[in-house]
Amino acid sequence: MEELQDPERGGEILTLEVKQRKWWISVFFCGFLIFTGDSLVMLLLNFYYVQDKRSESDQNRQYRGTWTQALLQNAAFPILIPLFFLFPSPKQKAEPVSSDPPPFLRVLSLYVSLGVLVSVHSKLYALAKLYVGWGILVSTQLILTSLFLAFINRLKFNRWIIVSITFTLASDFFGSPEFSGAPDEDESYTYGIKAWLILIFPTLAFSLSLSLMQLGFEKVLVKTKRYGDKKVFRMVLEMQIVVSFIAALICLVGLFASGEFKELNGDSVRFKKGEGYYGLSLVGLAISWQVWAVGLLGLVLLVSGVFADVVHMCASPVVALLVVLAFDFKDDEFGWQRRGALLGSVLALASYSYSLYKTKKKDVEELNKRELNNSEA
Ligand SMILES: Nc1nc2[nH]cnc2c(=O)[nH]1
Repeated sequence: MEELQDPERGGEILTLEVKQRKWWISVFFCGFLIFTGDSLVMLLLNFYYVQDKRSESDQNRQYRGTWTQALLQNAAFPILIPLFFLFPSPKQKAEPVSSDPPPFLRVLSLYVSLGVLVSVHSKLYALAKLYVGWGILVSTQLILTSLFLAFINRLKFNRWIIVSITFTLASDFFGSPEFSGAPDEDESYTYGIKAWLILIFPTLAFSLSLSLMQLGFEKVLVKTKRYGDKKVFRMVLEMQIVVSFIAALICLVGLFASGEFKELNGDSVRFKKGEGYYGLSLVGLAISWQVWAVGLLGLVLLVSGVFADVVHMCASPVVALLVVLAFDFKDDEFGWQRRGALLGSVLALASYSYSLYKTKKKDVEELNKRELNNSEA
């Protein structure tokens, strides 16, 4: 009641509440981008591998094409450039803090390290997905992300976040979608030491990149004060454009150095629906990856790398359902395990959201208390 008697105090609380409402809308929007990107990528990948007649090829060829996939994951960054200029840029603070090394070098080394990490996880992700063990190992990615965020970013975990992580792990394990690119099983390929390294490295690189992105937003980009001293959405677009550019360059070098570029012509000719659809599926994949990445980076900026990974992994049962509806794969159905996984995803997201709700509510209560103390003093 009291805040109504003091218009200035009521105004501050109102401003905080409006800010928080905008924040929730942004979080929902980024989550939606991740779900959309994850779904489109998996639908188009399945389409690509079915049309590519992989299962009719010899085993060696079934494991090829991964530089192309890695390049696609990063190549469509130019579509974000107009958006970058559309987003408002808050005023630069007059005098950037003097730091050693200079801000430009720090930003550059951040983007180069992220570009390298992203190219590594894109290439190895494309390869690891072809191995039988990936379905088992991908869940551990969230554990690694949590460890990196806890030790490097000092993220605090409460019981709701831990419950959310547990549900996410179960949901991803039981709800993963069918992937038509998986080659015919060959134990020498799938269970050797090389296979395990191929499975472990992309999860390590992906988790580490989430941690480094969060660190980059908080400790590098905000501190350069190019966008005032706040976290703004323009940072997401800037980071995504520059990091994707560097990662795409590395993947392009990989594509040529490995000789894989020579296979592109054969791939397009072999495509069952013809070269037009081949081109369209590649363009669609490249754009879908950018949609996914903007959502992911957005959640890293707004909440944390762990939340971004939780949302990404919670999309699995939804993607599995869409794949069941869109394709007629043998033995692929939305049975009780996947229904349970879908429920697990809902509970995981609800649990993390409740933790965020409590934090935001505490911020309002603290402001209320502070203002009350000030007015009594
Ligand atoms: N390692 C890894 N790379 C990815 N690229 C896109 N999604 C993923 C993922 O879940 N793990």
